Amino acid sequence: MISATLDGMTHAAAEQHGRVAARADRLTKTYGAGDTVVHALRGVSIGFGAGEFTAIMGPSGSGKSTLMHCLAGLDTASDGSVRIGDVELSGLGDKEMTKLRRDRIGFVFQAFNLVPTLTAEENITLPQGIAGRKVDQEWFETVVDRLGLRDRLGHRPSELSGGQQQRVACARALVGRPDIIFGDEPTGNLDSRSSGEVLSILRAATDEFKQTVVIVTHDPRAASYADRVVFLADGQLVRELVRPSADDVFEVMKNLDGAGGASAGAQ
Ligand SMILES: Nc1ncnc2c1ncn2[C@@H]1O[C@H](COP(=O)(O)OP(=O)(O)OP(=O)(O)O)[C@@H](O)[C@H]1O
Repeated sequence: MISATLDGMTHAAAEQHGRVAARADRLTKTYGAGDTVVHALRGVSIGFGAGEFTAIMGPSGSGKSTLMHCLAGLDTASDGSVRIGDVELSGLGDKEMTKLRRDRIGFVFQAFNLVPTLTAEENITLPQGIAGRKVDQEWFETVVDRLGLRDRLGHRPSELSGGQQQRVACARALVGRPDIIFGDEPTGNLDSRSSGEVLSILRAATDEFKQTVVIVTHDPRAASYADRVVFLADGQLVRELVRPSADDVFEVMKNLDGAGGASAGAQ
């Protein structure tokens, strides 16, 4: 385990890659107002180095999903800023934001979000079709083989196991070659074998395909695949571990659980 600054990417990643794929500065997110106000994020500053795999952890309600959604342009900040590469998100209109998400960001969600009437292959290539882009066939073949989906391409989601559906969702995220892949509990619905497969693929996305991966997870074993694990509590970054074991992660989580989630009420 190596320690690192809370504010930036790991020193190793910075040296290796030297580029920041995404960055939040003094990011604040407040929901509601008055008696029902919730401070979901309270001034979070963090950078994600290009080619780095980061896991975001923390107790329920600590702000993990909110942070990921703001980083991915799926939610807007109340204050502070978010950049994807060198693009500041708050300066973008709806169309530009849609284009940026489409061109540079991939998503893998717990609920898979596959279209039930389409085959695995059609699901994988759907975003490219919507964007009016030609699928890079060679890259498609590489991704399909790497994910072990070759003999499942003609199946619909209902004909696939949960792990296979999640691999299809990963293929869909990889095939457009986004700079950065966000996963919101990407292994939340999977057994340990399928989880391992999906995490290995996300690991390969950074190691082999030089993409940046950021996941939210509750699972210390899943987090141990990451280069870096950052911990949120009460809307703030409180700890960071570099290349930790699952046991290291578990110890930190044990201490944070019970620390509470985002605080409700005026402050
Ligand atoms: N749309 C919303 N309106 C009001 N409050 C919200 C909204 N979305 C999230 N919150 C609140 O913001 C806080 C942070 O929520 P968030 O979903 O980011 O936490 P989390 O760490 O991802 O939790 P979990 O691990 O349970 O998924 C919580 O108190 C939540 O109730």
